[in-house]
Amino acid sequence: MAKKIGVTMDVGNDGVAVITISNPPVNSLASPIIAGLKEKFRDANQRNDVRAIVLTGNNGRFCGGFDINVFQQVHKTGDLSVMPEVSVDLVCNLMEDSRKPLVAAVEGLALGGGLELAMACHARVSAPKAQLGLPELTLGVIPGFGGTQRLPRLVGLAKATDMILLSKSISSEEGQKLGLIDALVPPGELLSTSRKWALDIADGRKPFLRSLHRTDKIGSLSEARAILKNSRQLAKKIAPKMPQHHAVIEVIEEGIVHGGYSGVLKEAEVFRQLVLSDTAKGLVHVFFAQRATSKVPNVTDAGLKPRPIKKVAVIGGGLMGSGIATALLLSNIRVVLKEINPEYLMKGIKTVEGNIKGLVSRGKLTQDKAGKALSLLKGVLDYTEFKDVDMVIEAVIENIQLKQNIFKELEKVCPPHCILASNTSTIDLNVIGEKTNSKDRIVGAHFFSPAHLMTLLEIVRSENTSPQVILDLMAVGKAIKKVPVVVGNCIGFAVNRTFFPYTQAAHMLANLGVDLFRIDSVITSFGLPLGPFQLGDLAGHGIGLAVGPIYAKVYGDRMFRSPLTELLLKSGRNGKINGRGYYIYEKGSKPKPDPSVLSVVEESRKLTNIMPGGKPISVTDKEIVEMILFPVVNEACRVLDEGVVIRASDLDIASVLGMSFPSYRGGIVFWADMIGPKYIYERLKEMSETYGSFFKPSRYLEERATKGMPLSELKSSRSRL
Ligand SMILES: CCCCCCCCCCC/C=C/C(=O)SCCNC(=O)CCNC(=O)[C@H](O)C(C)(C)COP(=O)(O)OP(=O)(O)OC[C@H]1O[C@@H](n2cnc3c(N)ncnc32)[C@H](O)[C@@H]1OP(=O)(O)O
Repeated sequence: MAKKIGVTMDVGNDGVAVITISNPPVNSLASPIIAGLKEKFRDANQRNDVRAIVLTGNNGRFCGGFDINVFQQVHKTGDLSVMPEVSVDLVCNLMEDSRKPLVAAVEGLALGGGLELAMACHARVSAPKAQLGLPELTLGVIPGFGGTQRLPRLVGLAKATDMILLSKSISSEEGQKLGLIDALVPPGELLSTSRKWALDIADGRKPFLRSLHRTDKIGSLSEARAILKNSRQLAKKIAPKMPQHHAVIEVIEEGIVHGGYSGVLKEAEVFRQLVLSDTAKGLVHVFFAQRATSKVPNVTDAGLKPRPIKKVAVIGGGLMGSGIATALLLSNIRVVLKEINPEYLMKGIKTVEGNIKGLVSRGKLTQDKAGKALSLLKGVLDYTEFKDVDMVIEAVIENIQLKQNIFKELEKVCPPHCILASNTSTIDLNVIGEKTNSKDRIVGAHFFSPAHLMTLLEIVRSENTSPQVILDLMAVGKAIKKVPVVVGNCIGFAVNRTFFPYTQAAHMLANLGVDLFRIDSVITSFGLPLGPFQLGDLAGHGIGLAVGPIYAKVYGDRMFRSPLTELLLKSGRNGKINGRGYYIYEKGSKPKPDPSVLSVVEESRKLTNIMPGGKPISVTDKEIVEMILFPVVNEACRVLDEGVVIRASDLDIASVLGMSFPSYRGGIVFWADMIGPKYIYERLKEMSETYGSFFKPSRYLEERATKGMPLSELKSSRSRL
């Protein structure tokens, strides 16, 4: 059925015109909607039978903001003319300065441009639990319909800057307390109360308030400047590299110093600059890329329905198992946690309790909810409880034989509908399920550590995994607030495979004589939260040593064999776990570079002996970024070529959520396409000539570079999905 898009106006006998936005699913402000709003407001203002106006949205949602597809269109074409000049024409002239009172009837959500329209009305009536916010900064832009000026005037400067900088939405209940919402009524009374409110304003029984002209919540200039100083510090702390966070404060300040109208004009000017920034391009790409992950051909379009998953067994109470159990419990799913002895079991349960208590102490969970979550956990030492579980997630150490034995056993003790998932990060699913007759229900559920906090869930399907099982796991993933990305089966799957050259390249650079702490610092300046050496410390070097041979077996031709990890372990450094790695870890203080590790690096350099003429190479920071991240792009190309992901943007999301690749760079493939495949190819070719085959450009990269095609444009016939 075609979507019904448009703006309607119904004028009642009471003289109230109800203007309704219809653009499913979120009533976003697409160009025809903006044109429709202009037309209807003009019409309502001119008609003699209209005394007052109510603005609302169809299907229980007021408005999800400006149509983000338009930003993407601007990014593709560079053509700003598709952006409407609305902040003055529609929002000030036709709406706020209208002689007829306007009331917003808000339900469901009013976000971005949606909330901005509501704030340009003369009052706002809302149903309970509506979501209100200005999340534009998450898209690399700032509010552009006057929101930077009106929100501070309605809720106060400190609260408004907080909401805008953190893109934090509030409920209509909180909105009422703050003065953003004038009345909170049950959904059934929303329209009638809004109509009455509008007529009350028209008849002078209620005040005719224009938000932009209000000054009562702004305070004195010196008070405002003090608040903005704090906001600048906050922006520097949370988003040092984001231009929009700093620009929005300047725009707010303009309105405080020179008045709201001047602020609106500056807002439009700054918006125009920001919408074309690389940051906006990256973040808008991530917005759509994330949503695209929910569309899996032959799974989500196959007419299947997810089956209910009420009870899950987690095997292994280590860091991963207890994190996975925590994530499930927090979403009210019953969990059976199995360990092999009482000591390990107790440790697992304690870790789950610690995870949950941590959330309470950070104010992220109420005591009540924590108690409820923990009541759903049962620790066990045998398989008796497995008889009625809907899913098992195995999270034991990366040992092929152990996993094979567990899956063989699971087949016997679990009901036939039960999904058999493994949290392996490296081992081939076909090998894990080799000794079973249940290959259609074996699937990878690869969580990232800490599993209760990291949002990525890689769902790994083998050629035998059934679409129903994939769909069920996607639904569980969403229920536990993860972003599921379905990927194909190969060593390392999408994320770990793409990023295995990250550490390798860092080791090569260190062995070539580059200071390892400088490498970490250059990479964090690029935008990753941890450089490769600190990341290694966090994961634990024992793990690095264990998975190395698994990768070497299949990708050995493009690996750099560094003795560094082994030497590190020999010197008693396992990373954060034992307080010493490349850095020193002390409770309560930030990791400190450990100068004594340099002797270990020296030993490694002697063994590899790759420094040209025995002297350290000299590289710029830009070269460090390229030598570390271009090999990652190169492996991403192979992942795309082999069809390990459905679409290139899935790998972008996986890199952002699984490896914390900076979202404002759009993900690994998007970033590479921004630089250009040709440049990356040529640089890798030069590097491989100087430093060897580790850098050799892949066939896919070479082809794209030669043909002038973006990496994201897939035309693979080799899909594993
Ligand atoms: C020349 C220059 C002149 C300068 C003048 C400036 C003029 C322009 C100024 C513009 C200023 C305003 C900017 C904005 O409003 S930006 C948008 C702000 N809004 C948001 O960021 C909200 C984004 N959406 C969400 O957070 C969620 O989608 C939402 C909470 C709304 C719903 O979540 P839910 O989980 O229910 O659903 P999904 O997220 O899966 O979304 C469902 C589908 O809807 C699509 N969607 C959602 N929001 C938008 C949107 N704002 N625009 C377009 N499409 C949207 C989403 O992509 C999903 O689509 P698919 O089903 O196809 O995947």
